[in-house]
Amino acid sequence: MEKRTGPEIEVRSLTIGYGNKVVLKDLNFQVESGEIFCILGGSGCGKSTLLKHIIGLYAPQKGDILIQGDSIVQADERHRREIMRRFGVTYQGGALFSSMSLAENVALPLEEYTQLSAKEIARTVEEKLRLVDLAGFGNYMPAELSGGMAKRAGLARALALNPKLLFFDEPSAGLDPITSAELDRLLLRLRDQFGSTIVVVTHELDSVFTIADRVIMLDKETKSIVADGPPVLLRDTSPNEKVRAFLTRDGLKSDVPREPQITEVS
Ligand SMILES: Nc1ncnc2c1ncn2[C@@H]1O[C@H](COP(=O)(O)OP(=O)(O)OP(=O)(O)O)[C@@H](O)[C@H]1O
Repeated sequence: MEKRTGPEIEVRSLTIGYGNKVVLKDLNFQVESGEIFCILGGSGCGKSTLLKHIIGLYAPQKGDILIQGDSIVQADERHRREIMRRFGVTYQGGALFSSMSLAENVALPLEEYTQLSAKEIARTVEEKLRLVDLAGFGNYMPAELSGGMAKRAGLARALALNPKLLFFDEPSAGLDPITSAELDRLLLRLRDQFGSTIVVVTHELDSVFTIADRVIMLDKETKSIVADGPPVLLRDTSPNEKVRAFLTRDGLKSDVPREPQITEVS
């Protein structure tokens, strides 16, 4: 494949919302290849809304989003699907199909999008399950998994087509600190071993300071990005008091509700 330079994601003058309601306006940022990029901000500021637009689920009110140089906004339906196939998405709770085994869940994108034989699919499924430390669990049903295992299984499915770009919605939500730290290590391994670019929406500051190369912080009041940079640098030197407060425990207590425990898999 020809080598491409330039950012993995480029967001240009982006305004998004629902109907006439504007949630975020005139956003501009880039995600560089091989970085872990976290989207932060208080409850209801639009983190999930932004993620859903970047992955092509919603059309923006204004502006453009380029994925590996191609506009997912301007693309016709066929091209949009082709762009969507280049990345993996892991949702809260893993979002596994409950009537299918883990192996069947991970095999799904391979059956849908590739011409691989059943044997090759089985081999790939095994490889992906091993990658997320779930070797030997292929025959388990989602209901038999813990929250952390379900998220790792969701990640295995997102990795099935070997995407260079991964999106992760709230990886740590509902996980105990040890399980959450294991997931962080897994994301770092994906970045370091495979050069994956990973975009994470998260509330968990511990995780942010462990994994993020760069963050943006969204603000509900101004509907804009109030910080863009490495998290430690922003915490220590941002001229915006709100940003510094958010990136310390004080900000967390007042602004962000704790997520409820997720134990079931949908
Ligand atoms: N489908 C929808 N239709 C209309 N408004 C919506 C919809 N989804 C979200 N919103 C609104 O958009 C705003 C941003 O919501 P969003 O879920 O993106 O925020 P968030 O930062 O991800 O929040 P949280 O951290 O609580 O998950 C909120 O005011 C929310 O009520």
